[in-house]
Amino acid sequence: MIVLDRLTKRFGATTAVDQLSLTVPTGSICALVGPSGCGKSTTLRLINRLIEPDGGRVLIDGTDTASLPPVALRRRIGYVIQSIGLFPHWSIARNISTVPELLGWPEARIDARVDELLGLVGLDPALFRNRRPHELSGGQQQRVGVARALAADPDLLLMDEPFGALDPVTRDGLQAALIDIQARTGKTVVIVTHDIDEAIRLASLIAVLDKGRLIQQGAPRDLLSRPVTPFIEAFVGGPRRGLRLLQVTPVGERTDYDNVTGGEAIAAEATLDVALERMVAGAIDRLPVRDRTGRQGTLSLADVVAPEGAS
Ligand SMILES: Nc1ncnc2c1ncn2[C@@H]1O[C@H](COP(=O)(O)OP(=O)(O)OP(=O)(O)O)[C@@H](O)[C@H]1O
Repeated sequence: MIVLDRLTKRFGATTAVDQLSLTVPTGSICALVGPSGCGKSTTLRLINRLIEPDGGRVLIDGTDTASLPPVALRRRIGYVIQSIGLFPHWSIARNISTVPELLGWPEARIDARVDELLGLVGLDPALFRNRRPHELSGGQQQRVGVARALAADPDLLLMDEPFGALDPVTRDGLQAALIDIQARTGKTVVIVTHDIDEAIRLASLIAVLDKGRLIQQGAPRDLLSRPVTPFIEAFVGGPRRGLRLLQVTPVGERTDYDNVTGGEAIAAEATLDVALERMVAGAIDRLPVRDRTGRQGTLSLADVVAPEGAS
Protein backbone atom coordinates (compact mmCIF):
# COMPACT_ATOMS: atom_id res chain seq x y z
CA MET A 1 0.00 0.00 0.00
CA ILE A 2 1.21 3.49 -0.81
CA VAL A 3 0.11 6.36 1.38
CA LEU A 4 0.67 9.96 0.37
CA ASP A 5 0.23 12.01 3.50
CA ARG A 6 -0.27 15.76 3.01
CA LEU A 7 2.46 15.73 0.40
CA THR A 8 3.57 19.21 -0.66
CA LYS A 9 6.10 20.47 -3.20
CA ARG A 10 6.83 24.07 -4.15
CA PHE A 11 8.92 25.40 -7.01
CA GLY A 12 9.49 29.09 -6.20
CA ALA A 13 6.07 30.72 -6.07
CA THR A 14 4.34 27.66 -7.59
CA THR A 15 2.86 25.05 -5.30
CA ALA A 16 3.07 22.07 -7.65
CA VAL A 17 1.66 19.56 -5.14
CA ASP A 18 -0.47 20.93 -2.34
CA GLN A 19 -1.26 18.87 0.78
CA LEU A 20 -1.99 15.78 -1.31
CA SER A 21 -3.28 12.81 0.67
CA LEU A 22 -4.08 9.60 -1.18
CA THR A 23 -3.99 5.87 -0.40
CA VAL A 24 -3.28 3.39 -3.19
CA PRO A 25 -4.12 -0.18 -2.13
CA THR A 26 -1.60 -2.94 -2.88
CA GLY A 27 -2.26 -4.61 -6.21
CA SER A 28 -4.38 -1.83 -7.67
CA ILE A 29 -3.90 0.57 -10.57
CA CYS A 30 -4.32 4.22 -9.60
CA ALA A 31 -4.51 6.87 -12.31
CA LEU A 32 -3.49 10.45 -11.56
CA VAL A 33 -5.36 12.70 -13.97
CA GLY A 34 -5.89 16.40 -14.37
CA PRO A 35 -5.07 19.34 -16.61
CA SER A 36 -1.55 20.17 -17.71
CA GLY A 37 0.57 21.50 -14.86
CA CYS A 38 -1.68 20.16 -12.08
CA GLY A 39 1.17 18.29 -10.40
CA LYS A 40 0.85 14.71 -11.71
CA SER A 41 4.48 14.14 -12.74
CA THR A 42 5.77 15.94 -9.66
CA THR A 43 3.74 13.54 -7.49
CA LEU A 44 5.34 10.51 -9.18
CA ARG A 45 8.81 12.00 -8.75
CA LEU A 46 8.09 12.59 -5.06
CA ILE A 47 7.12 8.93 -4.67
CA ASN A 48 10.45 7.64 -6.01
CA ARG A 49 12.40 10.54 -4.49
CA LEU A 50 13.77 11.96 -7.70
CA ILE A 51 12.74 15.13 -5.87
CA GLU A 52 12.18 15.76 -2.17
CA PRO A 53 8.96 17.18 -0.69
CA ASP A 54 8.66 20.46 1.19
CA GLY A 55 6.06 18.87 3.43
CA GLY A 56 4.27 15.61 4.07
CA ARG A 57 5.36 11.99 3.70
CA VAL A 58 5.22 8.99 1.41
CA LEU A 59 4.73 5.63 3.10
CA ILE A 60 5.27 2.38 1.20
CA ASP A 61 3.90 -0.58 3.11
CA GLY A 62 4.11 1.50 6.25
CA THR A 63 7.73 2.62 5.79
CA ASP A 64 8.40 6.34 5.42
CA THR A 65 10.43 6.54 2.21
CA ALA A 66 12.44 9.45 3.70
CA SER A 67 14.10 6.85 5.96
CA LEU A 68 15.40 4.80 2.97
CA PRO A 69 18.47 5.55 0.81
CA PRO A 70 17.02 7.04 -2.44
CA VAL A 71 19.03 4.82 -4.79
CA ALA A 72 17.99 1.64 -3.00
CA LEU A 73 14.40 2.87 -2.97
CA ARG A 74 14.42 3.56 -6.72
CA ARG A 75 15.75 0.10 -7.48
CA ARG A 76 12.63 -1.28 -5.79
CA ILE A 77 10.34 0.92 -7.87
CA GLY A 78 9.81 0.49 -11.62
CA TYR A 79 9.58 3.81 -13.48
CA VAL A 80 8.32 4.20 -17.04
CA ILE A 81 8.39 7.56 -18.79
CA GLN A 82 7.09 8.72 -22.13
CA SER A 83 10.51 9.41 -23.60
CA ILE A 84 11.54 5.82 -22.62
CA GLY A 85 15.23 6.68 -22.19
CA LEU A 86 16.74 3.49 -23.62
CA PHE A 87 20.51 3.57 -24.11
CA PRO A 88 20.90 3.70 -27.93
CA HIS A 89 24.15 1.70 -28.19
CA TRP A 90 23.06 -1.09 -25.88
CA SER A 91 21.15 -4.17 -26.95
CA ILE A 92 17.55 -4.52 -25.81
CA ALA A 93 18.66 -7.28 -23.41
CA ARG A 94 21.27 -5.04 -21.80
CA ASN A 95 18.83 -2.15 -21.55
CA ILE A 96 16.32 -4.38 -19.76
CA SER A 97 18.88 -5.87 -17.38
CA THR A 98 20.39 -2.63 -16.06
CA VAL A 99 18.91 -2.89 -12.56
CA PRO A 100 19.41 -6.68 -12.13
CA GLU A 101 23.06 -6.13 -13.13
CA LEU A 102 23.41 -3.35 -10.56
CA LEU A 103 21.90 -5.72 -8.02
CA GLY A 104 24.53 -8.32 -8.91
CA TRP A 105 22.24 -11.03 -10.22
CA PRO A 106 24.07 -14.03 -11.77
CA GLU A 107 24.23 -13.97 -15.58
CA ALA A 108 22.01 -17.01 -16.10
CA ARG A 109 19.28 -15.53 -13.95
CA ILE A 110 19.50 -12.21 -15.84
CA ASP A 111 19.28 -13.97 -19.23
CA ALA A 112 16.25 -15.97 -18.14
CA ARG A 113 14.61 -12.83 -16.75
CA VAL A 114 15.15 -10.86 -19.96
CA ASP A 115 13.50 -13.60 -22.01
CA GLU A 116 10.65 -13.90 -19.54
CA LEU A 117 10.04 -10.13 -19.60
CA LEU A 118 10.20 -9.85 -23.37
CA GLY A 119 7.58 -12.59 -23.52
CA LEU A 120 5.47 -10.80 -20.93
CA VAL A 121 5.35 -7.59 -22.97
CA GLY A 122 4.66 -9.47 -26.20
CA LEU A 123 8.09 -9.32 -27.90
CA ASP A 124 9.71 -12.53 -29.15
CA PRO A 125 13.06 -12.84 -27.29
CA ALA A 126 14.70 -14.61 -30.24
CA LEU A 127 13.93 -11.61 -32.46
CA PHE A 128 14.43 -8.74 -30.06
CA ARG A 129 16.98 -9.44 -27.34
CA ASN A 130 20.02 -8.55 -29.48
CA ARG A 131 18.58 -5.61 -31.43
CA ARG A 132 19.44 -1.97 -30.75
CA PRO A 133 16.63 0.46 -29.76
CA HIS A 134 16.61 2.22 -33.19
CA GLU A 135 15.69 -1.12 -34.78
CA LEU A 136 12.37 -1.09 -32.93
CA SER A 137 9.15 0.86 -33.54
CA GLY A 138 8.02 3.43 -30.97
CA GLY A 139 5.45 0.99 -29.58
CA GLN A 140 8.03 -1.81 -29.34
CA GLN A 141 10.44 0.54 -27.56
CA GLN A 142 7.71 1.47 -25.13
CA ARG A 143 7.17 -2.25 -24.42
CA VAL A 144 10.89 -2.53 -23.68
CA GLY A 145 10.51 0.43 -21.31
CA VAL A 146 7.82 -1.49 -19.43
CA ALA A 147 9.96 -4.67 -19.40
CA ARG A 148 12.93 -2.72 -18.06
CA ALA A 149 10.82 -1.21 -15.28
CA LEU A 150 9.66 -4.71 -14.27
CA ALA A 151 13.14 -6.26 -14.49
CA ALA A 152 14.01 -6.51 -10.81
CA ASP A 153 10.43 -7.49 -9.98
CA PRO A 154 9.50 -4.29 -8.13
CA ASP A 155 6.27 -4.27 -6.16
CA LEU A 156 5.50 -0.78 -7.36
CA LEU A 157 5.39 0.55 -10.91
CA LEU A 158 5.23 4.30 -11.62
CA MET A 159 4.25 5.21 -15.17
CA ASP A 160 4.33 8.79 -16.47
CA GLU A 161 2.24 9.13 -19.64
CA PRO A 162 3.76 5.85 -20.84
CA PHE A 163 1.60 5.53 -23.93
CA GLY A 164 1.07 9.23 -24.65
CA ALA A 165 3.06 9.47 -27.86
CA LEU A 166 1.70 6.32 -29.51
CA ASP A 167 -0.91 5.86 -32.21
CA PRO A 168 -4.34 4.66 -30.97
CA VAL A 169 -3.93 1.05 -32.10
CA THR A 170 -0.49 0.59 -30.50
CA ARG A 171 -1.71 2.37 -27.43
CA ASP A 172 -4.73 0.09 -27.21
CA GLY A 173 -2.47 -2.98 -27.42
CA LEU A 174 -0.14 -1.71 -24.71
CA GLN A 175 -3.02 -0.83 -22.41
CA ALA A 176 -4.30 -4.39 -22.82
CA ALA A 177 -0.78 -5.71 -22.12
CA LEU A 178 -0.56 -3.63 -18.96
CA ILE A 179 -3.94 -4.87 -17.71
CA ASP A 180 -2.79 -8.44 -18.38
CA ILE A 181 0.62 -7.95 -16.70
CA GLN A 182 -0.95 -6.34 -13.68
CA ALA A 183 -3.52 -9.13 -13.34
CA ARG A 184 -0.77 -11.76 -13.57
CA THR A 185 1.80 -10.10 -11.30
CA GLY A 186 -0.38 -8.16 -8.84
CA LYS A 187 1.84 -5.07 -9.04
CA THR A 188 0.72 -1.81 -7.54
CA VAL A 189 0.71 0.73 -10.36
CA VAL A 190 0.45 4.53 -10.28
CA ILE A 191 -0.02 5.90 -13.77
CA VAL A 192 -0.11 9.52 -14.88
CA THR A 193 -2.28 10.28 -17.84
CA HIS A 194 -4.17 13.25 -19.23
CA ASP A 195 -6.46 10.84 -21.08
CA ILE A 196 -9.57 10.12 -19.05
CA ASP A 197 -10.49 7.17 -21.29
CA GLU A 198 -7.13 5.57 -20.53
CA ALA A 199 -7.71 6.13 -16.81
CA ILE A 200 -11.20 4.60 -16.99
CA ARG A 201 -9.91 1.58 -18.87
CA LEU A 202 -6.89 0.88 -16.68
CA ALA A 203 -7.53 2.11 -13.18
CA SER A 204 -9.60 0.92 -10.27
CA LEU A 205 -8.87 4.22 -8.52
CA ILE A 206 -8.77 7.61 -10.25
CA ALA A 207 -7.44 10.70 -8.48
CA VAL A 208 -8.25 14.01 -10.17
CA LEU A 209 -5.85 16.85 -9.40
CA ASP A 210 -6.18 20.55 -10.10
CA LYS A 211 -3.49 23.10 -9.22
CA GLY A 212 -1.70 20.54 -7.06
CA ARG A 213 -4.75 19.65 -5.02
CA LEU A 214 -6.75 16.44 -4.96
CA ILE A 215 -10.28 17.35 -6.06
CA GLN A 216 -11.90 13.90 -6.13
CA GLN A 217 -10.83 10.29 -5.90
CA GLY A 218 -12.79 7.12 -6.46
CA ALA A 219 -13.58 4.23 -8.75
CA PRO A 220 -14.14 5.30 -12.38
CA ARG A 221 -17.83 4.69 -11.96
CA ASP A 222 -18.05 6.90 -8.85
CA LEU A 223 -16.44 9.79 -10.68
CA LEU A 224 -18.62 9.38 -13.73
CA SER A 225 -21.87 8.95 -11.86
CA ARG A 226 -21.20 11.34 -8.97
CA PRO A 227 -18.75 14.09 -9.98
CA VAL A 228 -18.43 16.41 -6.97
CA THR A 229 -17.81 19.64 -8.87
CA PRO A 230 -18.56 21.04 -12.34
CA PHE A 231 -14.79 20.88 -12.98
CA ILE A 232 -14.79 17.11 -12.37
CA GLU A 233 -17.95 16.67 -14.41
CA ALA A 234 -16.40 18.49 -17.34
CA PHE A 235 -13.09 16.69 -16.92
CA VAL A 236 -14.36 13.11 -16.65
CA GLY A 237 -17.14 13.27 -19.11
CA GLY A 238 -18.57 16.43 -20.50
CA PRO A 239 -20.88 15.37 -23.32
CA ARG A 240 -19.45 11.82 -23.35
CA ARG A 241 -20.22 10.98 -19.72
CA GLY A 242 -23.18 8.76 -20.63
CA LEU A 243 -21.11 6.75 -23.12
CA ARG A 244 -18.27 6.39 -20.63
CA LEU A 245 -20.69 5.11 -18.00
CA LEU A 246 -21.52 2.27 -20.40
CA GLN A 247 -17.81 1.37 -20.35
CA VAL A 248 -17.84 0.80 -16.61
CA THR A 249 -21.25 -0.83 -16.17
CA PRO A 250 -21.42 -4.65 -16.37
CA VAL A 251 -24.00 -6.23 -18.65
CA GLY A 252 -25.22 -8.41 -15.75
CA GLU A 253 -26.57 -5.34 -13.95
CA ARG A 254 -29.10 -4.60 -16.69
CA THR A 255 -29.91 -8.22 -17.59
CA ASP A 256 -33.38 -9.70 -17.24
CA TYR A 257 -32.68 -13.21 -15.95
CA ASP A 258 -36.37 -14.22 -16.17
CA ASN A 259 -36.17 -14.03 -19.92
CA VAL A 260 -33.87 -16.35 -21.88
CA THR A 261 -32.93 -15.61 -25.50
CA GLY A 262 -31.21 -18.09 -27.84
CA GLY A 263 -27.95 -17.45 -29.69
CA GLU A 264 -24.34 -16.69 -28.84
CA ALA A 265 -24.35 -15.16 -25.37
CA ILE A 266 -22.39 -12.15 -24.17
CA ALA A 267 -20.72 -12.56 -20.77
CA ALA A 268 -22.53 -10.90 -17.89
CA GLU A 269 -19.14 -9.46 -16.84
CA ALA A 270 -18.69 -7.68 -20.20
CA THR A 271 -19.49 -3.98 -20.18
CA LEU A 272 -22.48 -2.25 -21.75
CA ASP A 273 -20.44 -0.48 -24.43
CA VAL A 274 -19.41 -3.89 -25.81
CA ALA A 275 -23.02 -5.07 -25.73
CA LEU A 276 -24.22 -1.90 -27.47
CA GLU A 277 -21.56 -2.32 -30.13
CA ARG A 278 -22.75 -5.87 -30.75
CA MET A 279 -26.37 -4.73 -31.02
CA VAL A 280 -25.50 -1.96 -33.47
CA ALA A 281 -23.27 -4.23 -35.56
CA GLY A 282 -25.93 -6.95 -35.71
CA ALA A 283 -28.90 -4.53 -36.02
CA ILE A 284 -30.62 -6.26 -33.08
CA ASP A 285 -32.22 -4.92 -29.95
CA ARG A 286 -31.62 -7.81 -27.57
CA LEU A 287 -28.73 -10.08 -26.66
CA PRO A 288 -28.53 -13.40 -24.84
CA VAL A 289 -26.46 -13.17 -21.67
CA ARG A 290 -24.69 -15.83 -19.64
CA ASP A 291 -22.95 -15.32 -16.32
CA ARG A 292 -20.04 -17.27 -14.81
CA THR A 293 -22.40 -19.72 -13.09
CA GLY A 294 -24.13 -20.53 -16.40
CA ARG A 295 -27.26 -18.52 -15.56
CA GLN A 296 -28.87 -17.15 -18.72
CA GLY A 297 -30.86 -14.03 -19.43
CA THR A 298 -31.53 -11.25 -21.91
CA LEU A 299 -30.19 -7.74 -22.29
CA SER A 300 -32.49 -5.42 -24.19
CA LEU A 301 -31.54 -2.15 -25.84
CA ALA A 302 -34.07 -0.31 -23.67
CA ASP A 303 -32.21 -1.49 -20.57
CA VAL A 304 -28.85 -0.41 -21.99
CA VAL A 305 -30.05 3.14 -22.52
CA ALA A 306 -31.93 3.30 -19.21
CA PRO A 307 -30.33 5.94 -17.02
CA GLU A 308 -28.13 4.84 -14.13
CA GLY A 309 -30.24 3.43 -11.31
CA ALA A 310 -33.46 3.39 -13.34
CA SER A 311 -33.40 -0.33 -14.14
N1 LIG B 1 11.73 21.41 -11.83
C1 LIG B 1 10.78 22.35 -11.81
N2 LIG B 1 11.09 23.63 -11.62
C2 LIG B 1 10.13 24.60 -11.57
N3 LIG B 1 8.81 24.34 -11.72
C3 LIG B 1 8.45 23.08 -11.93
C4 LIG B 1 9.40 22.01 -12.00
N4 LIG B 1 8.74 20.85 -12.20
C5 LIG B 1 7.43 21.17 -12.29
N5 LIG B 1 7.25 22.51 -12.12
C6 LIG B 1 5.95 23.22 -12.12
O1 LIG B 1 5.11 22.55 -11.21
C7 LIG B 1 3.77 22.46 -11.73
C8 LIG B 1 3.36 21.00 -11.84
O2 LIG B 1 4.15 20.37 -12.86
P1 LIG B 1 3.96 18.83 -13.25
O3 LIG B 1 4.99 18.51 -14.26
O4 LIG B 1 3.91 18.01 -12.01
O5 LIG B 1 2.52 18.86 -13.90
P2 LIG B 1 1.74 17.75 -14.74
O6 LIG B 1 0.37 17.67 -14.14
O7 LIG B 1 2.53 16.48 -14.77
O8 LIG B 1 1.67 18.43 -16.16
P3 LIG B 1 1.66 17.82 -17.66
O9 LIG B 1 0.36 17.08 -17.80
O10 LIG B 1 1.70 19.05 -18.51
O11 LIG B 1 2.87 16.94 -17.80
C9 LIG B 1 3.79 23.20 -13.07
O12 LIG B 1 3.35 24.51 -12.84
C10 LIG B 1 5.25 23.18 -13.46
O13 LIG B 1 5.59 24.28 -14.26
